[in-house]
Amino acid sequence: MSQKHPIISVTGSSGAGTSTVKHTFDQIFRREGVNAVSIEGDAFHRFNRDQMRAELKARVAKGDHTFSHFSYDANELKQLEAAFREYAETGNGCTRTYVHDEAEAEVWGAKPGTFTDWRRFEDGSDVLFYEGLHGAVLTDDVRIADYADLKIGVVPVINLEWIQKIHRDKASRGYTTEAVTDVILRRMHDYVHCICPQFTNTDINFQRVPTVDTSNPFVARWIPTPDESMVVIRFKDPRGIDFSYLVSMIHDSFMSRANSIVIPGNKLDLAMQLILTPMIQRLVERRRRIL
Ligand SMILES: Nc1ncnc2c1ncn2[C@@H]1O[C@H](COP(=O)(O)OP(=O)(O)OP(=O)(O)O)[C@@H](O)[C@H]1O
Ligand SMILES: O=C(CO)[C@H](O)[C@H](O)COP(=O)(O)O
Repeated sequence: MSQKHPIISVTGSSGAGTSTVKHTFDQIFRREGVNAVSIEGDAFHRFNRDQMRAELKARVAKGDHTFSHFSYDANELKQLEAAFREYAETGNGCTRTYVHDEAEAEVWGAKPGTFTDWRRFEDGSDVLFYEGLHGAVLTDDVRIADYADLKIGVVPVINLEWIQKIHRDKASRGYTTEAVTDVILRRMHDYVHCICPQFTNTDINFQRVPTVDTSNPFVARWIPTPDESMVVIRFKDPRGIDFSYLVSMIHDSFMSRANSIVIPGNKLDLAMQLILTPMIQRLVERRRRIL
C-alpha cells in the first residue's frame, strides 16, 4: 500500500477479459486526467515460448502434468512483487513485454513468443496499473496483494471464460480448438490452486454470467454478448458503497446479497465507471495532497 504511489491491480485468468476491462480504466484515467503507467502480467512469465515448451516436456517426463502459465513457479513473481514494492516506494520500476503474435511483433520489434528487453517506467505517473494472472497473489513467500491499493477480480463463470479464451486464441493467436482445450486442461490444477484463491484477496470482483446455454463451451459458435449476460459485482468490504445510488443509476440492476449487486451485461462499462471513478479519484487526491 502506498499513499504516494498507488497501485491498481486487475487480476483474471487467461481469457477472462482483463484486457477488455483495461479499456474502461483507460477511459477513466483519460477523463480524470490521471497519468497511469501500465504493466502486463505476461511480462513476468519465467520462460519464453520455446523455453516453456522445453520446460513442459521436461516436467511431463518427470511425471508433473500440472505445470502451466498459471503456476507460481512459471512466473517471476518475486520480480513482480519487487516491481510493485519499488513503485510503491519510489514511483518507478521495471517491466518488459511478452510478444504474443505478429501484430505485437511489429509494434515491439521482437519475435512472437519472446520478450522485449526490460525497461524503466516513465517518470511522473500518478498510479501503476497491472493487468494479468497474478495481481492478487498472497503466499508465505510472495505478498503481491499487500502492495496493491485497489484490487479488481475479473472472473466470468468458467464455461464463459473458456468460450472467451477459445475464441480469442483462435481468432487472434492462431491456435486450434484442440490446442486451446489442451491448454485449459493442463492449467486446471493451478486454476484451482493459484488463480481462484486470489479472488478472496480482491476488493471487487466482476463475474459475468451468461443467460444463454453454454453447456458445451467447446462448440460455442460465438461469445455470449453483453445483452446475453448479467454481471455479479461483489464488494469485499461493502462499507461506504452507496448501493442505492448504484441500483438507481443502473437500470434493471438489483442487490442479491448485502455486498453484491447484479447488473445487465450491457451496463458493465457504466457500472465500472460509476464504481471505480470515485475510488481512483480518492487514490489520486490522497497522493496529490501528500505531494
Ligand atoms: N464483457 C465482455 N463481453 C463480451 N465479450 C467479452 C467481454 N470481456 C471479454 N470479452 C471477450 O473475451 C475475449 C477475451 O478477453 P480479453 O482478451 O480481454 O481477455 P484477457 O483476460 O486479457 O486474456 P489474456 O490475459 O489471456 O490476454 C475477447 O475476445 C473479448 O472480446
Ligand atoms: O494469455 C496467456 C497468459 O495470460 C498466454 O497463454 C501466455 O502469455 C503465453 O502464451 P503463448 O503460449 O501463446 O505464448
